[in-house]
Amino acid sequence: MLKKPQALLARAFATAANAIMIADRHGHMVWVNQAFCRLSGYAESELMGKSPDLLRSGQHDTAFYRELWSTILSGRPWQGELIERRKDGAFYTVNQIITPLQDSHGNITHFIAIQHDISAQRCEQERIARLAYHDSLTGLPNRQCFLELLDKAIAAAALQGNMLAVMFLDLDKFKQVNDTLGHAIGDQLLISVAERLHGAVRKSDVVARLGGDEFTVLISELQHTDHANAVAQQLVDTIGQPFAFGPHKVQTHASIGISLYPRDGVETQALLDQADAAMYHAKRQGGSAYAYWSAGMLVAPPANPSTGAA
Ligand SMILES: Nc1nc2c(ncn2[C@@H]2O[C@H](COP(=O)(O)OP(=O)(O)OP(=O)(O)O)[C@@H](O)[C@H]2O)c(=O)[nH]1
Repeated sequence: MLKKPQALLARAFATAANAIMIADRHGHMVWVNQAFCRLSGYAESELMGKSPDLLRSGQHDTAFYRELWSTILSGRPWQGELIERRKDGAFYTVNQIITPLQDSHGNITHFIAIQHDISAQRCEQERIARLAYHDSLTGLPNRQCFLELLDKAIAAAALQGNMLAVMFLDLDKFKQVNDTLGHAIGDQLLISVAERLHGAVRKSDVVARLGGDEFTVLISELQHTDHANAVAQQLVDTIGQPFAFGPHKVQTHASIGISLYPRDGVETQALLDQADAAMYHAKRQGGSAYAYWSAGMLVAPPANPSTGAA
C-alpha cells in the first residue's frame, strides 16, 4: 500500500515539467530529473556527485551566492532568479526555489532545488526594453533614453563639479535626399550618420537619435569649452564628408547647437531646448557649422500637454 504512492511520487518528480535537483548536505548533486538534464544540457551521469557550480554563469557576484548559501544553511528556503550556463555555453534564466530538507533533529541532510525556466520571458522583456529605449533604425538611444542619461549625467556632474556639453545636431536639407534618392537611401544616410557620430566621440559620451534627422551628443566630464569646440568641429567635418551608397554619392551637412551645464542651465529639458535653439541659429547662418546657445536665442515654448498643440 505504501509502495504505490512512493512509486507515483518518484514518477511525478522524474517527469515533472519543472527542473528538479537534489543535492546532499555538502552541495553535491545526488538526483536530477529529466527536465533538469534537458535544461542544463548535461546527462544525469555528468551531474551526479558534482557541485551545481558546474552550471555557474559568472553573471552573479560572490555576495549573491553568499546570501543564497547563508539562507539555506540556516534552514530557510531561498527563492530568486538565477542565470545558469548550459553545457553548450549558452545562458538560461530560472526562477528557483531551494528548500533545505532536515532530519528529525533539525540537521540539514539535503537541498531540493526546483527551477522554472523563464529565459523566454527575460528575452522578451529585454527586447521590449530595447525597443522602448532605442531607435530601431540606427540602434542609438532614443529621446527618452537620452533624457534619462542626461539627467544622470547632470546629477554626477553636480557631485563632481564637472561641466557637460549638450549638442543638438540636425542634418541640412535632408528632405532633399529622401525626395531625390528615395526613403531607403535616406534611411541608409541616417544609419551612416549615426555610425560616424558614434565613431567621433569618446566611449563615455552619448550619441542619440531624437527622431527624423535630429541627433544629440552628450559630452561628459568636460574640462574646457575648447574640447566641446573640437568635438563639434569634428562632427561638422565628419558629416560633411560625402557618403557612398552603391552608385549614389550623397553629400550632406550638419548644423549643431550647443548648451553647457552649468553655465546655461541645470535642467535637462532646458539644456536640450537651448541646444535646439542654438542649432537653429547655426542653420540660419548657412548651416554646416556649430553655435553655442546665448540668452538672445529664442527657445521654443513647450508643447501644451492638454491639447498637444505647440
Ligand atoms: N528616410 C527617412 N526620412 C525620415 C525619417 N524620419 C523623418 N524623415 C524625414 O526627414 C525629413 C526631416 O525634415 P527637415 O529636417 O524639415 O528637412 P531638411 O530638409 O533637413 O530641412 P532643414 O533642416 O531645414 O535643412 C522629413 O522629410 C521627414 O519625412 C526616417 O526615419 N527615414
